Amino acid sequence: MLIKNSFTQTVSNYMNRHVPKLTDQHTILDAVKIFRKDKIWILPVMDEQNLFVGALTPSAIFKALSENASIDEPILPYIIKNTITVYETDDLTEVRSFLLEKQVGQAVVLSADNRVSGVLDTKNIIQAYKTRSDTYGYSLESLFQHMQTGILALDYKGRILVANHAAESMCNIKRDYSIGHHFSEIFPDLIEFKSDNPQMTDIPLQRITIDHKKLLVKYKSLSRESKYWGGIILISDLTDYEEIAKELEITKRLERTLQTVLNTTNDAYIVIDQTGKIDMINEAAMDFTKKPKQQLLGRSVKLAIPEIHLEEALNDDFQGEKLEAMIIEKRKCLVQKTPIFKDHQRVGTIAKIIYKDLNKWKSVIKTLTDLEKEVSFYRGELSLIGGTPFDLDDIITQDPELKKLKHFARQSASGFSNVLLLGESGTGKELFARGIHNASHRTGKFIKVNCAAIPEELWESEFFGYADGAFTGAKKGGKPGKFELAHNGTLFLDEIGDMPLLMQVKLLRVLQEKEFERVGGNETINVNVRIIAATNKNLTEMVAKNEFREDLFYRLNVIVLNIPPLRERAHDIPLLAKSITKKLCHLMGLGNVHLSKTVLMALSMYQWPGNVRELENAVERALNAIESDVLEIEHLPEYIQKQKINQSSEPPALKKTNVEQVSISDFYKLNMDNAEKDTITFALNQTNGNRTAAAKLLGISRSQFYKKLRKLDIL
Ligand SMILES: Nc1ncnc2c1ncn2[C@@H]1O[C@H](COP(=O)(O)OP(=O)(O)OP(=O)(O)O)[C@@H](O)[C@H]1O
Repeated sequence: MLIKNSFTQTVSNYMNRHVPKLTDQHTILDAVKIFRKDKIWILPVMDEQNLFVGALTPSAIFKALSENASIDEPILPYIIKNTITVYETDDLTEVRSFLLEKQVGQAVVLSADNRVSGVLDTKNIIQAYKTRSDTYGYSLESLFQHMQTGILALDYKGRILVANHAAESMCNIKRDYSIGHHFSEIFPDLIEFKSDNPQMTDIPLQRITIDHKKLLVKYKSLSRESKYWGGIILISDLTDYEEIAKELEITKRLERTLQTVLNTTNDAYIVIDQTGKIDMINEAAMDFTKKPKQQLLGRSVKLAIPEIHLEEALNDDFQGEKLEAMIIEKRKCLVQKTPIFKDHQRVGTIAKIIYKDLNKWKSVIKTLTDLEKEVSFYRGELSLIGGTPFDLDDIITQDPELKKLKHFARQSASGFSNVLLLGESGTGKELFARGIHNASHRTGKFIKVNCAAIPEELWESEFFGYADGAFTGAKKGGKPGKFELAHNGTLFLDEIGDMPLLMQVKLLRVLQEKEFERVGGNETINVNVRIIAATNKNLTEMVAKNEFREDLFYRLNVIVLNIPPLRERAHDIPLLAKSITKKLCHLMGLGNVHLSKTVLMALSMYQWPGNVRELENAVERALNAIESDVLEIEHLPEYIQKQKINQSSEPPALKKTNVEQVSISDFYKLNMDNAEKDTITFALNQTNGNRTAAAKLLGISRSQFYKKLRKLDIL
């Protein structure tokens, strides 16, 4: 259809337009001259307005001359009036049929207004057909050459007439070599072609191998008007398909194995794709949701199991790997969501739902919590024995806010007022407490009590001590409590927000009366103790909810130091990191270890939910991994190396501009090139070497990024 339409031609494309103007006043001699000169076998005769009058043919002239007409006579009497005419716009194929039908070889061509446009003869039609057949031929040839199926055309003796590119490449043959050769030279396994006998019948699909290529070959015999003249061989290359099939088979096998493994576990597993549709589930998941496979697989998890909120884990800011307690389908469970990545893109999420034997888990978690409490308690006890005195100067900072707090703490240290230290865990509350005590010049000891770590039954005896024989197993002579031990010194009540209400009442009484009795004793003991309390809880909120006594709160809330979290003073991070490294290296006997600029940058970027304590732990872990005297980014815990950085916001360390010695600005000011290099290396590390993503992370164009790589020689 396409080919046919593309060959639709009109008479105007092929007619002869160079026809001399002949009127009825021209002589027979004029006409003869034109016939001789222009080799035209029909001459249109027209009037003054070029309107068609009739035509003159050589046979009309012969007829006139044979009737003794003079050659100087006008042609008028010999003009043929009923000449065959066609129009310029007529379809050439139809005109050809029309001329055949009329048994004439030429016609006068007229325009729509019956003026003479030219003549059309058999030569013109042949030319048109030749052009058409050339175009057909060219189209078929390129179609043939560009087909993916290999094709070899054979003559009736099985000799190759023509081969397309696909056949040449599949059979590894050269055109010059193959043409004229017998097909069996290329396909010796195709027995049918071995003889010189014509292969009159088709050969169905056969698999053969040539040069490790797996081919599918089929022979189609060709004949016209029941005369056999050859055939074509059609070849398909199966090598790639077989590879794909093999991979598919492996994938299927892996999927079966994975499914079997998943089905053997007690926990429910649900896997979703990036659109939130459930991709895979195990039997436990069906058991847990009480839904059959059909209601889960392929369905949106949001609709199938709405309570799990698994689709939220597809968001970029999802950190993952947290165990959450949930109630799904009215059943208590623990859910762990883990994102699945492919080429640094989130492509899905796995949810592991623990819902069987939850009591076992509960007891494990309780044991862990108890152990933690115990460790914390004994740590507190240890600090009593060998605690080093802390000076407020040991608090490292260049943050104006924290500097002010240090100054204020020093000023209030010598007073008697109680101090309340507020701040997230690990921000340095204890450091402040010890520093205040040290600066207070109080003669007594610094005694720490971790209120969250005291077992309930020990509260009273811990605080007030016990008298001789107070209870079975009591130490002979009794034991002093923390209040007695802190006499003339400082009692640091850490985690005060965890103190039970009953104990709060008792504490308040001592704070008011400054006296108490030991448990089981009746002697009144007077003490001079300064209380420093600390908490990471919101005491105001607790008071409002009656979880903390208001009167005690106001007693403690005299001097309040609100210590900012580390992420709000990120410019302290490099300073702290260097100091911690120095301290730990000394303890670990490591000599001098330097932190690379990339490490300082990564540490500065991190949010530090566990504050300085978390920083200490991260540096300690990293120092255990180093082999030289430089701590590099790969030594840092993975979650810091691969932290999720909000591309739109600047790094936390850059947020405050009013500090004189900002660490990140150190990088830039001290050595622009080095800082740039480190930043780029860091970005590349973040993106696992993906340069486009790294450029995006840095907020610069790809071309700028590549320019910098070249400039800084990072290739
Ligand atoms: N500004 C600082 N300079 C040096 N070391 C610090 C600083 N802040 C905290 N640290 C160190 O961080 C660790 C945690 O500090 P600290 O125990 O005082 O925090 P905290 O707020 O009392 O924590 P929690 O509330 O969990 O008891 C300690 O080892 C401490 O020495």
